[in-house]
Order: sequence, then structure tokens, then C-alpha cells
Amino acid sequence: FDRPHFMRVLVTGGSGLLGKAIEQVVKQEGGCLEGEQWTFLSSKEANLVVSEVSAHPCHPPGCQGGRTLSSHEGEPTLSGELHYLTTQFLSITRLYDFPEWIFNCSNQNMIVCVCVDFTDYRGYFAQHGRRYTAVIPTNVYGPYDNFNFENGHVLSALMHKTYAAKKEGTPLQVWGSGTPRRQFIYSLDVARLFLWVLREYDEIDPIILSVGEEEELPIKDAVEMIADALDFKGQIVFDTSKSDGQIKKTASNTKLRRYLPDFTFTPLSEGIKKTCDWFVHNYDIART
Ligand SMILES: C[C@H]1O[C@H](OP(=O)(O)OP(=O)(O)OC[C@H]2O[C@@H](n3cnc4c(=O)[nH]c(N)nc43)[C@H](O)[C@@H]2O)[C@@H](O)[C@@H](O)C1=O
Repeated sequence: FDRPHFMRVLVTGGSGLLGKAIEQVVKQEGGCLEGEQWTFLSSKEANLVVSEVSAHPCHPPGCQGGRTLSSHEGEPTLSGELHYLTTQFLSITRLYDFPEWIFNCSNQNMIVCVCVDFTDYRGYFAQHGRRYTAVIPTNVYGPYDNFNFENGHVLSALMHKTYAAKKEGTPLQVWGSGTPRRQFIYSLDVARLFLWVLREYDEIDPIILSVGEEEELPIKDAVEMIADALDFKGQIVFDTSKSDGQIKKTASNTKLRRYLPDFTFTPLSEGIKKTCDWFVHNYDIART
């Protein structure tokens, strides 16, 4: 696959967790190379679900939220909407002759909950020579996430709950037993890997973007890191009337490591501290 010398990159979902992280890496970490032109569009500017919008599109997920959002609105959002916008995007990329497309599969839940038909992507390469692929991150967290109590991702919801519990002098309520294990990846790390996929990764097969299996840790350990980061000294209550969800969702990063043996992931405690600091300083604009 020969990448053109001049690359115009369109990032949809540009104001979300991953879109903002990609923007930071491109604009502040020297991620923009000579001959590249990046455009970031929010879902308001380019709503792939309802409009005829809409280079090289990178497509972070259309809906971001935790398990409650998925279970309450899961059918329409993760199946209907995703299928619709994927199909829509494939027609647009064909119409405007995009040579390359990276679809962000939200997270590894796609493997266990939702099926994206990668056969289509292989077909696109075979038939049209276009490299459309997907990345599959594990549980992503970071600035600009959804921090809503009810439907935020686990770490972001818990950061907000800890912040509120500290302010109000109440116990921190954690859903479930705290024993389920997860692999968390910092959004800026996903963004750096996204750029690598855009420029270097030539396979059509999707790639899992994850820390190692040995980094999978119980929710209660992450809760302690959040409490430390926000200097919360109050009581932590595990509400076992709430579901634990899957006990673990271990994903292998062997393939990623084969390509990038030296990539350094942001340690979880550091990423949590940075995200908590961002949340506290940007409380007014954070999605709560
Ligand atoms: C399907 C869905 O799945 C994911 O959503 P997630 O909720 O972030 O994470 P999870 O399902 O992997 O686990 C959450 C764990 O953590 C506990 N837990 C404690 N306290 C809170 C809490 O306050 N909020 C949440 N959400 N979970 C909590 C909860 O009981 C469970 O054991 C995202 O990847 C997402 O992208 C996605 O699509």
C-alpha cells in the first residue's frame, strides 16, 4: 500500500475523548508531519448519523459512555447507529475516493458485544485498493471523556463521584464488588498509536491497542488511585446491589508489541492523576 506524499486527514468525532487526544498529539506534540493537513470535526459539525456529510478519515466512536448507556440505549446506539454510520461512511469514502480509513471500534466490547463486519474492509482493499481498517482499544480514559454519574465510563464516572463525595463530605459509592478486572489505556496513548496506524500499519486486519495482560487490574485498585489523585480521605462503599458486569475482558497486545516492542504506555496512576487534574480545572466545560 503506497501512501500519498500529501495527506489530508479528516477526524470525525473531533470533540470527544479520542478526537481531542488526537488533536493534542497532532498540534502540541509535533504529530503533524510536513505535507499533512488535519481537519477535526465535532459531531455537531459532521453528524454522521443524520447528515450527508461527511483524504484519510480517522473515525473515533460515535457514542461514548459506560455500561449503563450501553445497556439502556445499547440497541439503537451500538448496533443501529454504528451500523448506519459505518455503512454511511463507507459510501462517503467510496464517493470521495478516500484511500485510507481507520475506524475506532470504541473498545474491546466490540469483540464481545457488537460485530463489525471486517470482511467488508478486506473486500474494499481487494476491489478498490483502499486500506480501510479498525483499531480496537480496551477501556479508554482521559480528558474530554463523559464524566456523567450514570452513563460515564467507569474511571471518569468515579472521578466525578469522588470529586462530589469530597466536596459534600459523603461516602464514595462504587458500583459492584470492585473485583472485576480491566485493562485501561490513556487516551493520549491511543492517539499516539492511532498516528502510527495511520502512517505505518499496512494490514487490513484490525489491531488491538492495549496495555499488556499483566496490567489488567481490579476496579478497586483504580478507585484507590482516583482517591489518591483527588486526595479523597472519606469512606469508600462497594454497592454490590449494582452489577459487576464481566469479571474480566482480557485482551492481548502481542500483535501490537510485535510491531512496537518499545512503546511506553502512560502508567495508570499517572494517567488518572492527569485526568483528575484536567477534570478539576475544566469542571465547567466537562461533560457531566
Ligand atoms: C459496554 C461499555 O463498557 C465499558 O463501559 P464501562 O462502564 O466504562 O466499563 P466496564 O463495563 O468495562 O466495567 C465497569 C466496571 O466498573 C464498575 N463500576 C464501579 N463504579 C462504576 C461507575 O460509577 N460507573 C461505571 N460505568 N462502572 C462502575 C462496574 O460495576 C464494572 O464492574 C466501556 O468500555 C464502554 O465504552 C462501553 O461501551
